[in-house]
Amino acid sequence: MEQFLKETTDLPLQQQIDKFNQWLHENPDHEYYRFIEEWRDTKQQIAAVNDQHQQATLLQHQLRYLAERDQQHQQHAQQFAERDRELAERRRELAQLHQKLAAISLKSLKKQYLALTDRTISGPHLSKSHKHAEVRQIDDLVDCLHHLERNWLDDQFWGTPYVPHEQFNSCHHESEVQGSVVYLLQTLIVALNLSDYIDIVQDITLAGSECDILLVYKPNKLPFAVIEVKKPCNSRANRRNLWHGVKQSNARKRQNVVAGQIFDSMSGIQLFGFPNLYGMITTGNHWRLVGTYSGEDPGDRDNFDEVLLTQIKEDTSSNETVAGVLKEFRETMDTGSSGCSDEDSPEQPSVVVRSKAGNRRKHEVANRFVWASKIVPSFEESMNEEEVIAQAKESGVQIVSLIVLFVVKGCQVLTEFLKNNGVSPLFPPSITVRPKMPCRILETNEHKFTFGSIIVDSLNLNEYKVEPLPKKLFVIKHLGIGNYGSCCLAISDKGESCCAIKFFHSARDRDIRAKEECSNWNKVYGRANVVPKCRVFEAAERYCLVMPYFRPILEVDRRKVLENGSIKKALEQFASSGFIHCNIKWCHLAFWKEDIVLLDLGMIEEEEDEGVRSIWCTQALEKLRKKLPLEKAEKAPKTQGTKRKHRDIRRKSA
Ligand SMILES: Nc1ncnc2c1ncn2[C@@H]1O[C@H](COP(=O)(O)OP(=O)(O)OP(=O)(O)O)[C@@H](O)[C@H]1O
Repeated sequence: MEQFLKETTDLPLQQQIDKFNQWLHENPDHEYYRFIEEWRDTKQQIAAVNDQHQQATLLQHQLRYLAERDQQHQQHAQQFAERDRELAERRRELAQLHQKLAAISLKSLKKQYLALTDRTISGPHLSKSHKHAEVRQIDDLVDCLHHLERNWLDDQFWGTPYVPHEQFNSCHHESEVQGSVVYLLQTLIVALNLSDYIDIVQDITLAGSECDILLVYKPNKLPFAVIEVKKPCNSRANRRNLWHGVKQSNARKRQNVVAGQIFDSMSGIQLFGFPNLYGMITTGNHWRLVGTYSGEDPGDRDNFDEVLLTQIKEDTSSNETVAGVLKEFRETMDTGSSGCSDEDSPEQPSVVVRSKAGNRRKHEVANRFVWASKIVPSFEESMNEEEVIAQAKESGVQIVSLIVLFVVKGCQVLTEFLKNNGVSPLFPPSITVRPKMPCRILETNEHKFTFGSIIVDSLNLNEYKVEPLPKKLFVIKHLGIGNYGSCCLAISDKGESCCAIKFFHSARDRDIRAKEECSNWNKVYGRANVVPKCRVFEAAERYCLVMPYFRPILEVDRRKVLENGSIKKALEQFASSGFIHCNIKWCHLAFWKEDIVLLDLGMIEEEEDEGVRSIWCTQALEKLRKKLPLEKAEKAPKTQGTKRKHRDIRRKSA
């Protein structure tokens, strides 16, 4: 346009007009197009003016105006070009940053998994203190990993920071493998957003079995899944011995002591009351998911394989199902059993103590069996070291998926366990006392919690001796979970005295809650000596509440105790202390010896007015009456589900 102006300024007006029209005609797509309307207006104005001089001035004016706009546009265009350059530069930087982040996130494992190289001539240590366990491989199990990866492991998951340490890639000792396994496991727990609920503990002896890695429920350190770590093998023979068992000269079958070892670890954890458990065996390069089989009858195992496979396939079939499992887990952990309404809050089992001392041998010999997935990455004995390592390097996605499956299934086991208060329909509602019980050892002023085993002859559930407070308490069973805490059964050395320990969920105010509830107990029951004194116990960075073990009232007995006046007596006894209980429900009533007492004194209120306390008694009775199980005649026709539920209840109460 500048050029055009220069060329046309000195021409006669009509020529200037013609030239400009021609220029417009030749440049139909030019950005001035939108000024053409303006130009038309100007033309009309020019036409309307008779004086040729004025016409020329108007035209010049308009052309100059357009030239200025043109200049402005050119400047803008330059600025835009500059910005484009800057943006391209930023994009380049961003891409580089993404690349760097990918290199220090789980994404790096997609490209290359950090395979471990055994730098020594020694093979893995196969413990002689464990006996053989049979392994039953469920072939199709690893197929589920594709679903898991496709449906669940999204970009956010893979973006979790993970710096593959070169130091982890050599391994002179089993502990180095363990370091790398724990590191990966920790990252995956963070990636799954579970670090608030799960802790990893290492090298713990449970019921005489040394557990390399345990997943434990954070608030009360209840173990719920286990990993057995072995050094990678540096020869074919070693690999065969590790995964398939050692062949002794005089034996017909190979003796799989590694399977035996994880079986023993899982059996140890099971004694806390789990019906079934998941575990893993790994060398860091090879991984295998394993689990226990709760059936007694080997004939049922085929059926069991099918059921397990279908269940795992269902659980991993879609994003929603996996998300559902973890959501339920988080909710159970966050709010205790608050997901359950009062009606379906899990029934507490009566605790029957059984000693298996007599048939211990039978248990050890007959049922030493684990089911197992295929080894990941796929494992062929014929492979040499280089091939094994090369294959491991390419299997990051598969390995990560298998560990995720292990964690997710572990969470599911724990959710079920806590929701059922540790009572499985498959197991009788009892504590099985074995000569050697796994336990968590609570010690005054301990800095680190420990597991151990304890020799128990029998349990005296009504014996409660906490004056003076024992230095050590041995937690042997989970009793129940609520909104604020989870309760466990603990025993003194040898089990001659028992107590219930409430571990409060919230790290923020657990000390205050423990002290407050303890003081409530002593205020309500202390004066009349109804219940022995409760105490606060300080162990491993936290306070917990120590109280007598109260025997739960079974659902089948509830009507009886309501009608024979025992509940009324308990409520009146409570009210006579000058307090009322603000959270009345059946699971908050239990036996202390022959009397019924109210438990969970986290929410009580002082009430001076006797009349108000008496109204509270009446209302509490009414509330409990409404929650009584329906009598036979009142029952609605049963669905399949309720039939099963009632059968379970009958079995529990039998
Ligand atoms: N002293 C005890 N003896 C035996 N079992 C107990 C004892 N205290 C608590 N329990 C069991 O543990 C469960 C959880 O304890 P508790 O009700 O005190 O927790 P909470 O978090 O305060 O519960 P809520 O959500 O009902 O307020 C109880 O429902 C009961 O089954």
